[in-house]
Amino acid sequence: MSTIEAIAENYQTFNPAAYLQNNYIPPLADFSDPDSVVAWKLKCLADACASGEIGGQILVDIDSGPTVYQVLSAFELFKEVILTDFLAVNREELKKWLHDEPGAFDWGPSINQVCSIEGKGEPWQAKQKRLRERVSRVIPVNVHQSCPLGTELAPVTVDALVSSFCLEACSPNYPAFVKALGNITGLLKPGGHVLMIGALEESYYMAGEARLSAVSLTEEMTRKAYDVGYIIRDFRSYTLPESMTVDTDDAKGVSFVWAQKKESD
Ligand SMILES: Nc1ncnc2c1ncn2[C@@H]1O[C@@H](CSCCNC[C@@H]2Cc3ccc([N+](=O)[O-])cc3CN2)[C@@H](O)[C@H]1O
Repeated sequence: MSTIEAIAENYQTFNPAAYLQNNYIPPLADFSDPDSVVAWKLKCLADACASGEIGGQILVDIDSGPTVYQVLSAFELFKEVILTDFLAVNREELKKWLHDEPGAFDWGPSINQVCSIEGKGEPWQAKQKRLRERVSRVIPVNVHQSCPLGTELAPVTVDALVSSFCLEACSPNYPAFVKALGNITGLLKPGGHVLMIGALEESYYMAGEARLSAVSLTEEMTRKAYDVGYIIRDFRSYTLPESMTVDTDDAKGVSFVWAQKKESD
């Protein structure tokens, strides 16, 4: 079995509920703490989206996992939002939230935080309703395929991609990480934008019984992956303070990249 196949096999025990509890409730998502890492991620995304340079017809979130926080600013700028994940359990978790079904994760605190950052004074429930209406599809994705979405969108290319904690969490090594970035880049129009959040120096993380390996990336390795085909518009990094370290992963920090696909090489 190839390493990519072995990773896919290991993901069969991924537990979305455990993953959400590990990463999207306090302390990591404690918005009363100005050092909260989730607040930092939301601010990075909101700042890029406030530039006025990102927008268009279709936004694809590459490997949403069971989370929607990553599109809370970007979705406003597109007519259609497509969420994706490799695992059916995560796609089902997303649909549960989209349909406001019992047991769905409460993204209210994160949505409220984004409303505060964006400063438009609207109730978070209004933004939540708009996001639920803007998502057109929740579909499978495999970043190790040359066409990560299969024929779902082909030959249409999209205006922007968001991706959060995906590529490093499912690539066996750095070359595979770079190749996966190349695969998703094929979905993007020239001049299109990528907003990507990644773990820094993480070698594993837990999601219930599942212990998943990650390719450990430094800031330099993360930047270098965009050398071919992109202009980096913004790069930020966050070092996890003691108060934010958890026993469900060994990440040392988080990176944020806003990159724009070159019009032509
Ligand atoms: N072949 C594949 N193609 C696409 N996606 C695939 C594939 N295989 C698995 N997947 C997909 O990959 C998975 C990604 S889940 C995200 C894992 N991220 C690790 C975790 C997250 C986290 C969160 C918050 C903070 N923080 O400090 O605030 C730190 C960290 C660091 N650790 C899962 O969605 C699976 O479905």
